Amino acid sequence: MGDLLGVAVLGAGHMGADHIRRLDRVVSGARVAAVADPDLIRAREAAAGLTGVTVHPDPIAALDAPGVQAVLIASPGPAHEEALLGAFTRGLPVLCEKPMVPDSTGALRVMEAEARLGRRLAQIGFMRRYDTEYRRLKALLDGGGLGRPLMLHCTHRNVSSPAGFTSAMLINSSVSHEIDAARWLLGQELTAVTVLRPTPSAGAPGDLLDPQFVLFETERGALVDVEVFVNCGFGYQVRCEAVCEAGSARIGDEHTMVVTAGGCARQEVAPDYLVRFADAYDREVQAWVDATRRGEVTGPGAWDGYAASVVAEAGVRALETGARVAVDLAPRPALYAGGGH
Ligand SMILES: NC(=O)C1=CN([C@@H]2O[C@H](COP(=O)(O)OP(=O)(O)OC[C@H]3O[C@@H](n4cnc5c(N)ncnc54)[C@H](O)[C@@H]3O)[C@@H](O)[C@H]2O)C=CC1
Ligand SMILES: O=C1[C@@H](O)[C@H](O)[C@@H](O)[C@H](O)[C@H]1O
Repeated sequence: MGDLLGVAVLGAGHMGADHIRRLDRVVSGARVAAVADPDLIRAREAAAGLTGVTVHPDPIAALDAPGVQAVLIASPGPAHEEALLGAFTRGLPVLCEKPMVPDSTGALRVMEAEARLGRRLAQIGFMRRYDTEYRRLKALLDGGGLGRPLMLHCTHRNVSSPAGFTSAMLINSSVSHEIDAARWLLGQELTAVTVLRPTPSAGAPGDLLDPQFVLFETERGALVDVEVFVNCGFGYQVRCEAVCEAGSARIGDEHTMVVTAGGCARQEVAPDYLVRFADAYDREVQAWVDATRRGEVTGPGAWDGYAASVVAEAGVRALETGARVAVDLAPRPALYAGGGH
């Protein structure tokens, strides 16, 4: 046990429980040392069967628990800032689920706190960067064979949204993945956003504005459109097509099995992100554990988390006002210089 990276997992809901299972059974080099959730029953259930783990209702107490050397934050977005700052104060490396911090002012505080430390401790859970299809698309675009990317057409559909999901969350929770993926794939910052919406689907609960059509502009003149539809009812679908000067490439149609029977072919569609991105989460957490053990951060960091929050906040304002909203990023601190997007 002594050689394994001891991880405190904060939040034992859908993602936290899945990451606990992953740390325990899938990735190598780490173990769960502490679990925190104000819902102690949930925390105990998630930690059941693990040895050498302590369970806490208070997330900050978990950071000080015996054997904790790193933190995985899987609590709701509004709880992330306190947990990130608590980890930084203790010098603990962190993998924080997206969004890093939902509001841009809090995200700036977190990025500036890390910049003041002078060393990177945080990785943000933008797992699409670890998905095989996204990585192939990134390599193709970086290779330049298709020429300059002109547009990305993205689709992000969920079967249904969880209770409490708001119209703003279509952008700052769901589309936050496309925001990061677009910045990473294109190697450019997003500079403006416009949001249009059709008459909401009859399947949208309450007054949820679902679906939405989000259009981003980038610093070198590319366009990124995202159809986000979180109560589509028929499957989890994430697609991205890059249209370049000399060709196009699309991902998101694979990851499936085609069953032919009775004179017709049926293609399976993943039910949710835990299935569609299972491999990506595994690779993400393994890469984080490996880098943490080497004393490095190699994945998307606090600058990426901050940029995503600023762009998402502009998107929420665009949704609320119907206007095109410019993205206003603070200067990039030297700690993140040359770190790409
Ligand atoms: N990367 C991805 O694809 C996904 C990421 N997420 C992100 O993961 C995080 C958690 O989402 P879910 O697991 O879906 O939510 P959830 O609602 O299933 O679980 C959240 C858990 O955190 C607990 N909690 C509340 N306040 C807390 C605090 N201060 N400290 C510790 N625990 C606290 C709750 O009691 C609950 O058990 C969010 O940031 C969400 O955006 C969620 C789904 C997919
Ligand atoms: O991060 C995620 C959720 O929080 C979000 O609500 C879903 O729309 C995304 O598909 C999922 O990946």
